[in-house]
Amino acid sequence: MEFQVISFWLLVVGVGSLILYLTWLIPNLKTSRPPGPRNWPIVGALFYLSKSPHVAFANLAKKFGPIMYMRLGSMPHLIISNGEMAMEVLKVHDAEFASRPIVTAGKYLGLNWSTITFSHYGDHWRLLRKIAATQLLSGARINSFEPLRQEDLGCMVESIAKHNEGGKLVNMRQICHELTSNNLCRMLFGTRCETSKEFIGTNFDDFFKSVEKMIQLMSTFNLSDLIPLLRPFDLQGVEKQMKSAFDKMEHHVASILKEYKKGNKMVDNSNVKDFVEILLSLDEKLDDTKIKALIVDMFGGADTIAIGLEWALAEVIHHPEIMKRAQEELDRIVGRNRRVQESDLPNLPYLHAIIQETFRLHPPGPMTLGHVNVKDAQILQYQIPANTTVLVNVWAIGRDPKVWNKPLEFIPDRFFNTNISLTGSNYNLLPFGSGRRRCPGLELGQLMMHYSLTTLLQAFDWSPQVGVKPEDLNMEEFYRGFCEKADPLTVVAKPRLPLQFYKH
Ligand code: HEM
Repeated sequence: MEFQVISFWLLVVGVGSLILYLTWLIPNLKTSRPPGPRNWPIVGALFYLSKSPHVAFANLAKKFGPIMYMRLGSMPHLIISNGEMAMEVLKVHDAEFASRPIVTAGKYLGLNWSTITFSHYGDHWRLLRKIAATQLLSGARINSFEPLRQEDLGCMVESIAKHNEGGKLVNMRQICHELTSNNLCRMLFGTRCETSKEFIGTNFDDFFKSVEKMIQLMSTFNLSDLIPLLRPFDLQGVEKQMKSAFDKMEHHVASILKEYKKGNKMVDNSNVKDFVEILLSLDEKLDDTKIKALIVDMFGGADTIAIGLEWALAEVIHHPEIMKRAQEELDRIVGRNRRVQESDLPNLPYLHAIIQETFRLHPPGPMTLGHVNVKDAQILQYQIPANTTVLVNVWAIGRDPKVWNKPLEFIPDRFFNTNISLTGSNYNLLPFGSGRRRCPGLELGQLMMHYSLTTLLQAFDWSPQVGVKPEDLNMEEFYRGFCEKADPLTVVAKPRLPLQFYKH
């Protein structure tokens, strides 16, 4: 009898323990962290990163899968490497992950976290995004700048033709940067960078260099942001460089605003209203901080477009058969007796496919900017603690062999006559991101790339410098915040239109 009682209680304790264990285990299994590499004390998984973090993350994802959790320094990170998981973060959990991490760049390039790019998800961000979308980057506004784009492209064609007359190679990296900087400068301040000095005594070259430097620094993995204990030491000197670039940039923006307020608009022949005029004339009065923040946000796009354009042209030169087909399309639709115009672009689908394929293989920003959740979140079965920085590896997603046939080859035909778009609705192609934090300059960026490449291919036959075969053109990339072509595209351009098209 006594034995039976003891057995009964042993059974109760045993079953009870099992139930307790299972009730603890199952939720913990269900809500565990995503897989990832080993996190070492203090440095976390920093050891696994290389000079090209997007490549290192893509390699780690082969082992740990498309959603990885790791600490970089002491900061929790979630790395997303396929379209399905990108949809989870950027669509299903978009609002939860719509904030930005607090990083040193936010203080400087983000003007104390007041630009759209760096501000936290909230009313300030909403207001600036709304102004950008409705006042600065709306379809109607972008169209109003068409004559300026046409003129700038005319100047570019003339300058390339002059190189050719002198038998010189053309440095297309420099030309692309000049084109996009001048163009954005005109939209913002109504004048090309190089002609503006005499109007306001500000040196735009210097201004652009400081913005470019800031953007480059912004994408550096800054140890002080990842291991806050190191912040006072600024071991890489990132903060020092940011501060110096910020001081220059702030000085220029402040002097431009001062002149505008005195009524000294930077005179241009056009009567198109520029961004600063628009911002100063809004019913909803904006303080100087907001105006400066929007100016900086709008400038940020110049670099990305120039990098994308250089890649697109490099790929076309690397594949002469693609150049031939694009030029045949142009000759058929536009002919050689007039210059291509923006209204022609919808009738040039092969050229559009080249742009899409360029963005798939060479997204200028290989990863989205960091997204952060302010509260704990759950993605599928995984528990993600508050303040985790999410990076979506756009570069790896565009090369996913499960989605893209021959992913490393440049094949515009995969987009020809399809309705795949770059707007962020297809999670396997995200060069502009997706969801609330998607790039607001998407339409302008695409348009400038499409129009510029089309103009370049209509006006010139392109080839590598003498002695280099097209197939031997160096197509390696180099990461410096953006994914650039490793060496500047230096090439030969031979005019293919009647002479009058090269005089602007
Ligand atoms: C080829 C051209 C461009 C590419 C590839 C590009 C790409 C991107 C990407 C990947 C993001 C981050 C999205 C995210 O964090 O999820 C972004 C954000 C942003 N882009 Fe662009 N961009 C381009 C052109 C432009 C232009 C022309 C402008 C402005 C005139 C611009 C303004 C911005 C701003 C303000 C943000 C921050 C959005 C926010 O945080 O809410 N971009 N861009």
